[in-house]
Amino acid sequence: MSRTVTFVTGNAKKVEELVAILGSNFPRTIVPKKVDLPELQGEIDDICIKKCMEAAKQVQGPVLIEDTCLCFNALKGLPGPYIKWFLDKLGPEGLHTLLAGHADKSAQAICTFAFSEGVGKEVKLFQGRTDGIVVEPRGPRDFGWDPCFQPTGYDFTYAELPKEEKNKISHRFRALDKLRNYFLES
Ligand SMILES: O=c1nc[nH]c2c1ncn2[C@H]1C[C@H](O)[C@@H](COP(=O)(O)OP(=O)(O)OP(=O)(O)O)O1
Ligand SMILES: [Mg+2]
Repeated sequence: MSRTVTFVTGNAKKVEELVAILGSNFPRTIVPKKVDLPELQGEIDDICIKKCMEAAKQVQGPVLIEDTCLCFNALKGLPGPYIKWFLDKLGPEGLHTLLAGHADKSAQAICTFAFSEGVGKEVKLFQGRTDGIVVEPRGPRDFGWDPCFQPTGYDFTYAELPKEEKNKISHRFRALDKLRNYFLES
């Protein structure tokens, strides 16, 4: 079994956070590989399983992928896995405006990692969720919808929080914590 796991993603910010969160406390060496995998449609778990199988095909070895959703409760979970296109077209302001007609601003950030030892091998999922509200954007613009997501219990948006604070409570941290426990136990 290869000790190396390739983290396939087109998003350098995801790599930055994974490295900051896992540190050296992980039994396998994770090597990032920049590939833009297809943006699939459907339910989160199915998207992640298919995305992981596609990554395994490209890498021909152990792979890790993740897919991140931002789900607005007033919109029955949308944009969900389609958040990338909504963010690209509307920006963080537009995401906030989407909820203008709704009193309920609550949202859930969901990160799902998928791991497989390779083509034809089982795909394992590790999901983390963080609740919050969608607000008028505040803070630096260097990562996606961070400026308009304010986690529950905080007066700061993800973007305003120091990175190490975000990385203690984020959807990505919670998913990676499960992934790490799985690898440390198996
Ligand atoms: O913690 C986050 N804070 C703010 N924004 C975030 C976060 N995590 C992902 N994002 C953005 C990136 C993309 O606009 C969308 C997810 O789409 P998603 O397909 O998972 O990401 P991606 O296409 O950039 O990278 P990948 O190549 O791994 O699929 O939300
Ligand atoms: Mg993507």
